This record gives sequence, C-alpha cells and structure tokens, in this order.
Amino acid sequence: VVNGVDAIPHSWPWQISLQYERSGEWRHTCGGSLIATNWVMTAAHCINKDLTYRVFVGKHNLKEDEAVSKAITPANIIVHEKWNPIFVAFGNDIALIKLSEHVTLSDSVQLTCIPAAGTVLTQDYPCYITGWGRISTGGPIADKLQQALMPVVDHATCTKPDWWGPALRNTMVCAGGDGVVGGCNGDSGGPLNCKNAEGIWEVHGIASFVSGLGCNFIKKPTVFTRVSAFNDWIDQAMMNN
Ligand SMILES: CC(C)C[C@H](NC(=O)[C@H](CCCC[NH3+])NC(=O)C(F)(F)F)C(=O)Nc1ccc(C(C)C)cc1
Repeated sequence: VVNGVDAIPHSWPWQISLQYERSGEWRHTCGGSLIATNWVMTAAHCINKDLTYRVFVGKHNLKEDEAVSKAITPANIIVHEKWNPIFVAFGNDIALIKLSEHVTLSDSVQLTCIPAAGTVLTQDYPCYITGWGRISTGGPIADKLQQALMPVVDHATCTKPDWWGPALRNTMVCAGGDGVVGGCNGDSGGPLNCKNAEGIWEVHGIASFVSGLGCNFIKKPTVFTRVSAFNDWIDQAMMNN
C-alpha cells in the first residue's frame, strides 16, 4: 500500500499473508481474507499451480515471530474457471483456498463477511485497503500490515477514457486514484474493507491490478474484483469442495 499507515496490530483479523516456498524460505506474495474457518478468498493471479503455499493467519509484522499467528497448509485451491492468466483485464480474478485445518478464532484471527449479491457501492463510499504490498511503486514490501482509506470510484467514473476506460468490467470495483494512496504489488488478493450500514465490515473487493504507470497514479485507481458479483460462484465452490 502506497502512502498507507501501520495498522493497529490485528485490527484486520481476517487479513492473511499468502506465502510460497523458494529455496528453503517462505516469501509473502499476496494477501487474502478469511471468509470461513477453513476458507480463504484471494486473487486467481496469486496462484501458480507449481508453487507450494502456506496461509499465515494472525500476522502483523512479517519479520517477527508472533505467538498469535499460525501458518496453515492449503488442502485445495480453486481458481475461477474463467480466469485468464494472459489478461487480468478479463476479470474473474478470484480464487478460494481450502485450509487443511479449521483455524481457531481469537482476537487476532476472525472472519470477514461477503456483501449481499449485487451490492454496488456509491461514489466515494469510504473503504480501506490493507496489505503488506510495496509501500511505493517499485519499492520494498511492508514489514507491518498497512492500511489506507481508499474511497470507491463508481463504474461511471472508472470507465471514463482518462480513467481506466470502457474496458473495465462491471465485475470489478475501483478505489483510490487520487495520486496519493494506492494498492501495489503484494497487496494482490487482499481485501477492500468497507463497513456496511449496520456497522459490519465486509470485503467488497479483492485487489487485482494497478496501472503500469505506477501504483498511485492519478485517475488510475486500484482495481479490485467485485466480490458481490461472485456470490454464487463462492457458494458453489465451498459446497462442492
Ligand atoms: C508492474 C506491475 C505494476 C504490473 C501490474 N501488476 C499488477 O497489477 C499486479 C498483478 C496483475 C496480474 C498480472 N498477471 N497486481 C497488483 O500489483 C495488485 F495491485 F493487485 F496488488 C499489471 O499487471 N498491471 C496491469 C495489467 C493489465 C492492465 C490492463 C487493464 C491493460 C493494466 C494494468
């Protein structure tokens, strides 16, 4: 997250770190959200079938051992069947990770909610991006979980020619684009957190892509998979696996 701030430790207790093993060490690659005690929702582009992954729950500082955190092996990874790795702009950038065990919920490990199907947030709706992604374009990833207020950019605005243009799908949701804050590489798969009218946090987006011009480029908001366009897919995937 570019121009974010350190989150209060474990204040986004559904945020996970998806890590893969490379020459004997584990590397953070993406974020994700705990949506059930044995299911994590992330981005399809985070998954490479040839890699070995682990899901780290209850983390704050990736560089420290934290007693409240736990690394869990995936049992199964389901990538949207219409995800096309060639072109992230086609959308369907969503995947579900079934954990090999149920997590124990605590103050530091909690579930988040999926919005009602079809929920579309209005322009400037206040949401927060969270993640350990790069803290500047091309810069290092964060040690401590970062957060930033990133207001929703509605479809009418986000599809303007000088924004993302008409290619942007309505199964996507944009946020940010003020040239200051932005998601960045390593935030992928992580949540766009928005409080609903009842004061309950929901995950409305899954960080999908940013502009090659820069992570916090003006009028190039971070693009998220719109979770409320995939309720049936999520339900089916969880029921069938
Ligand atoms: C060097 C980086 C910044 C490149 C940039 N990367 C990204 O946006 C990566 C992964 C995207 C999947 C690609 N297989 N996502 C992220 O960094 C995230 F913001 F989600 F954290 C990108 O691909 N951006 C992109 C891709 C496609 C489009 C089309 C809409 C033209 C636009 C931008």
